[in-house]
Amino acid sequence: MSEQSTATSDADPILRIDGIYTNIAQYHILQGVDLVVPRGGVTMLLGRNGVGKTTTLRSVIGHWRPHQGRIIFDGEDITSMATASIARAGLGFVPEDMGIFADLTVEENMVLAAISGPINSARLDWIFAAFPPLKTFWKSEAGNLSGGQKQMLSIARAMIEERKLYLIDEPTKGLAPAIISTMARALRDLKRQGAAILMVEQNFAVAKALGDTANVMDDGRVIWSGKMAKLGSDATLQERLMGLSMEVQ
Ligand SMILES: Nc1ncnc2c1ncn2[C@@H]1O[C@H](COP(=O)(O)OP(=O)(O)OP(=O)(O)O)[C@@H](O)[C@H]1O
Repeated sequence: MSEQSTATSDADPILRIDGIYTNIAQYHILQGVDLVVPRGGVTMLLGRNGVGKTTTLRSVIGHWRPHQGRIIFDGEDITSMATASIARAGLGFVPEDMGIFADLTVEENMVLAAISGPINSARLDWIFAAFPPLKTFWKSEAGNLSGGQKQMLSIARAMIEERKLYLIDEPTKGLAPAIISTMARALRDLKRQGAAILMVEQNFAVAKALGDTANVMDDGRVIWSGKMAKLGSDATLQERLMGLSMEVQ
């Protein structure tokens, strides 16, 4: 049952997902996902493992095709658009598997990510300030970076050009607390610049610290939308919506 609050109602959202159904092989993974991402701020996509969060992001970016429903990005219907065109329309994506090129240097990874032209040096300076190891290892092969440094590169690739919306899938997964703090600082910085972010996050402390609005999925659909602060402060609601797998802190 849906418990829509007014927190996510937005007359002109950057992203609106209307009732999408996505199958993977014979499996009905998304079963009517409705989701609104306001312009600016961090929208969290939460829920137990396997409920369809990654599939939702991958449906938006065109990796999976919904067979029903619509995805409207910045006023344009992108439901059937090619992934490259969606990216050019202003959507950055940080996949769960990071999507970096291990055989290429950090520099080459960044150059390839800048799809509209040469890298903007002021933006690169900002990225180096947020993620200093990327400057240190600029000429090194990405495959030789540590797990945390690879995640920094993955996020930096999405941030290298200004996007209207960033989709970020579990950026803190498997990272040490110090690296998680670095990630959180960089994402907070991005948010302060006015970016809109839709983020899947299993670390509830990070979700609480960064999220403005929250959407909780279960069984292929969004079952609750509202203020992250409300969800973060209501342990009974967390338990009911997400059980114990969120490692509620
Ligand atoms: N390529 C695939 N082939 C078959 N089934 C898949 C594939 N990708 C995802 N699934 C299934 O779809 C369901 C939803 O997966 P999805 O990754 O979207 O969930 P999630 O909410 O992001 O969970 P997690 O936190 O574990 O990544 C799961 O049951 C998963 O096993």
